[in-house]
Amino acid sequence: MKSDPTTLPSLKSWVQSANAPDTDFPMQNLPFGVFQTADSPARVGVAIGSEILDLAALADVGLLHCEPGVFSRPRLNDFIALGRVAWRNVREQISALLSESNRTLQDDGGLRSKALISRAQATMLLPVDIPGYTDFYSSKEHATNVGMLFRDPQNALLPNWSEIPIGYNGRASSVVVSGTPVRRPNGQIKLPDQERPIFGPCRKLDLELETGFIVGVPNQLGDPIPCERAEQHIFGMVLLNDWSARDFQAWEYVPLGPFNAKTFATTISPWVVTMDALEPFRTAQPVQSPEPLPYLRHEGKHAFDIELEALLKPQQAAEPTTIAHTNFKYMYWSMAQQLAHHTVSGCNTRVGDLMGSGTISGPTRDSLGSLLEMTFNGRESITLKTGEKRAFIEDGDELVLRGWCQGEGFRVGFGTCHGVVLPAKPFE
Ligand SMILES: O=C(O)/C=C/C(=O)CC(=O)CC(=O)O
Ligand SMILES: [Ca+2]
Ligand SMILES: [Mg+2]
Repeated sequence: MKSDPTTLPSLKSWVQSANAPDTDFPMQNLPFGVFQTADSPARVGVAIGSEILDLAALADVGLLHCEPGVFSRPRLNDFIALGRVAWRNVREQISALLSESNRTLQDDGGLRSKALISRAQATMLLPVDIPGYTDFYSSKEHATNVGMLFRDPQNALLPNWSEIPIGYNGRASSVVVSGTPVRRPNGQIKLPDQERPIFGPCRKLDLELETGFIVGVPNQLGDPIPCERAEQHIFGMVLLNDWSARDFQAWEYVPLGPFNAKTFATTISPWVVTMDALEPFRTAQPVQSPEPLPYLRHEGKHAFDIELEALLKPQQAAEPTTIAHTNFKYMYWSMAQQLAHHTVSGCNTRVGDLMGSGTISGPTRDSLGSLLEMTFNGRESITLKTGEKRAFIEDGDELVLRGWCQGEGFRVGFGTCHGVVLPAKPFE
């Protein structure tokens, strides 16, 4: 019998924390990441409940079969490059080893203590070497809101928006893993009452609540990826915060788009959730009108039902405040359409390329993916649980993104994507 990769044999694990209904990392998930501990170098692991399964340790003792060495590297790229058959095969082997009925690891205390590491003891690293980073702009609600604030409220959505999955080439070098502090950038700010710009620390620092996908199967230069097959090129998804300096952005973006407003940091979550884990949460995307050009058409359902939250925690606060709750399924353009459009010119992609969804805003006041939208570009403020008010992010604030697909009695979660903002560097 050929096994279906999305319905794995047993969904109960002998790792008890994986069976809790509110864990992000049950048997249905099995996301890949790169971690290190105080006494071992960086290597590949899979999150299971409150633990990490060390794939390098399992491969070393012959319990996990794959290309030699791929799990002992400080990045997922070499494993990802093996392709979809290998991803699924490894996922099935891991699922079998963790399954309640499998005694191999469960009954071998020595091996278990080597191969199962508490997540609390591990430091997560950037999961992939990212050769290129592209950021899209695929939420109609977000694009309409930004159009109103930056341009013309009467013609908020530009005419090209409903024809093209708009994007720009971002900066891969400054993509950092969750937990990395983010320094407030210095740059040019054009104040309305002055003729020339001033230079100094950003005064309108913002978050962008996004997801990102990782390219798993690359295409060659000159060889576009057809929309119908584009999902097969995706390894998995992460949470992504595209930190944005709104004051720099408003001044610099005409005519070539954002530059320093977006280059100083982009934070991603450490666990890459595979497309096989997300498969049960596939759903329809919004109706597209006008009908996209033929190269952007695909049959069936291409959105995913992923609940998303953004939280803000001031430095001294005991608890964070949830500032947004939205869903990936609101996105107008699918990941497949983004990838088809990106490569239709013949542009090649590489293993590990990161593609940001664009800020994910929903239809309501509490589902906006940026402070720019929540506060009408700083004209209003939001009130936090502590009573403090925010128009934009202040030094010491921690921003946290969360995401999960809700199943019956379990969730396929992304963990968190967080970062604390540090004061700007004094500039000589
Ligand atoms: O409308 C604009 O001028 C720019 C909007 C953005 O902030 C660009 C961006 O990062 C795209 C997105 O996250 O949706
Ligand atoms: Ca963005
Ligand atoms: Mg960015």
